[in-house]
Amino acid sequence: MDLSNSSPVITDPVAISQPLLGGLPSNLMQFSAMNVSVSRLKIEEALVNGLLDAMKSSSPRRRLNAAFGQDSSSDEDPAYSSWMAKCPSALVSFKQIVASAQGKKIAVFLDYDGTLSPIVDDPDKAVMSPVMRAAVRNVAKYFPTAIVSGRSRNKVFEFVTLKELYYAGSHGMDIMASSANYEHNAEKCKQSSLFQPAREFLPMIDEVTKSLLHVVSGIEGATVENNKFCVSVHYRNVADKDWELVARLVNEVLEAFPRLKVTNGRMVLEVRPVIDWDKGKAVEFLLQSLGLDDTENVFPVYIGDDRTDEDAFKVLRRRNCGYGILVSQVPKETQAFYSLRDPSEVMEFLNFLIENLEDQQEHDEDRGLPMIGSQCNMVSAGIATEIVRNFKEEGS
Ligand SMILES: O=P(O)(O)OC[C@H]1O[C@H](O[C@H]2O[C@H](CO)[C@@H](O)[C@H](O)[C@H]2O)[C@H](O)[C@@H](O)[C@@H]1O
Repeated sequence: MDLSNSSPVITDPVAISQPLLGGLPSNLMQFSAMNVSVSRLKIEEALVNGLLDAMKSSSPRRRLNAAFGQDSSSDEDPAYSSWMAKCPSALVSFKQIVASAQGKKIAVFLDYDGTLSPIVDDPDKAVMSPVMRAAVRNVAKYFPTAIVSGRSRNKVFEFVTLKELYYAGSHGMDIMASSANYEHNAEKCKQSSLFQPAREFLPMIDEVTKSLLHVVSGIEGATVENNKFCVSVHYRNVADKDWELVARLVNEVLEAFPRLKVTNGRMVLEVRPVIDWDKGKAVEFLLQSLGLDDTENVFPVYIGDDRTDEDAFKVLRRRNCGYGILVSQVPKETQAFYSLRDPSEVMEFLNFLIENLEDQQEHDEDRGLPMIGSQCNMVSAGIATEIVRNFKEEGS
């Protein structure tokens, strides 16, 4: 039986075949239908197990990486070395990256958590350091730069506080051009710069947030974060023994919301609308909207640390244009071409870009190529007609 389409929960088909670890907890009973049939229970159990398995596998511990062996972040470790051969350091390979970008306009896309700020226990304290902010600000002087985050757009802007960037919040479901561009080019930018493909889901997201807050309130360490068009259920601070309960409760709540699905990030379950839109689509949308979809002359670089960033890496691979860079200290299956270990290496990479490529970008400006930051290129969602048309057709 194909379970992948029978629930809002996206599960790993291999994990679904694993046996259930325990019985239904009493606090779930209010969400369970009466007289549930045995087969339905089995499906639910399988889904919970699939979700639990995804939670474990998406949250590798630094010193225990089941897929690649122990302590896989050491250069001497054969598993780590073999991964580095497939996904080399973007710092070590900087010259090759520069060579590939030669003569092209670079566009920079940055994830936030785990990329620009280190992962911390409290999501509200994931601040960006002043030196990182300075690096991003400098990058944005020369290259069109966008933040693509799972956070709400407002929240990520509060952390980054740079007006000259483009922001795509809620995993790309909330895209806005920079206010700086707006102020400087009021005449050119009369049309709306906001693109929110999941707008109709706002009431549903508020409703599911309330339900999730209610059910996890009894689990120590579990928190719920409303990211406007999606919701995060954090289990980083939950004891391992309670992870299954978190999976069960989220799964149970989503039974009432067939138009929502759950994916997993770094110790977080992300509840979001079942629409064909993700960070990859957001990157394509931004490239097209900004007049940067010329694959011959534009070189996008996307840096991110999470599973949700894989959608963007895939897009760049498919377009055979630019590179995805995965931020990770452990080997991971990825569509990225290069890797960086942590946010401090991300900052080093951004500073390298500025030091080595600013001259080239100035040269590009002389040749009349678009320089975002000095000119408003994102005029409206209508510009990215192809992507939006496709989205509407798939979503309708
Ligand atoms: O796309 P991103 O910008 O990477 O956002 C993804 C999620 O990031 C945040 O959670 C993660 O970082 C927290 C702070 O370091 C950490 O405590 C948590 O365990 C991580 O999953 C954010 O809080 C989520 O809402 C985002 O969806």
